[in-house]
Amino acid sequence: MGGADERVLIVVSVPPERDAVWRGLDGDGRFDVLVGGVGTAQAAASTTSALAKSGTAYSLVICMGIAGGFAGRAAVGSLVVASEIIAADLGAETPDGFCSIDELGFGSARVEVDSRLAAAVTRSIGEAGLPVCSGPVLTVTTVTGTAETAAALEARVPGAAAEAMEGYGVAVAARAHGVPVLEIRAISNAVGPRDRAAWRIKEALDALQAACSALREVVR
Ligand SMILES: O=C(O)c1cccc(C(=O)CC[C@H]2O[C@@H](n3cnc4c(=O)[nH]cnc43)[C@H](O)[C@@H]2O)c1
Repeated sequence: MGGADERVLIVVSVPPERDAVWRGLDGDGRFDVLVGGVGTAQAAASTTSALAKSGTAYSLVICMGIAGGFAGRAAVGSLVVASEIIAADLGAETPDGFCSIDELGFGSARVEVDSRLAAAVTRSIGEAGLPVCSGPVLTVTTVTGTAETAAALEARVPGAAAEAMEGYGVAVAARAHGVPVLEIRAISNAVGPRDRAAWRIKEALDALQAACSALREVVR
């Protein structure tokens, strides 16, 4: 990141995420924070419309929010910086298993992140003393609710660190505008059997806030 008039667009899903991000940014005027809605379609439409607004030149788009963490990869309260953003259920079910849109020949379910910036953000979050890892972040249409689905997703995307519902939409919109993208997630729950009472949303929002302070050190 460089020039003085460059701006960063952060897209979250819901107002509590926006509030946590704002607290972490501490009034830093280089960032705009957009509540883009839940799910890929809402997120893509909101991001596209923000990027298309004349007069705002964004040099980076970041999808942020809470997420589910895969066991052994990302614990509740920790942070994940996406190494890749993958629409994990975008494809076809066949008698031989899941077939991605890549295999079907309809484009790609994967969007690359700005890997240099992702590494710098991961380092900065780690240096701030926060638990963080880097790995593929899956975008799903349905929150995983069984151990079987969690295992299927891990088999489909080895090393998957987290799942959420917006990253791919935000990333496709950013790519269409030629703007680099990152996804940063704070883990509120484990991916697996549904137990909404076990979601640690406050802990995740606190982690999200802390990650934003670290982010300010990188985006200069
Ligand atoms: O109830 C609240 O206070 C509250 C505060 C902040 C966020 C929420 C949400 O429910 C946001 C929905 C959002 O969460 C992501 N998410 C979180 N865990 C998972 C998961 O295991 N699988 C998929 N998505 C997950 C997702 O991106 C949704 O947009 C509530």
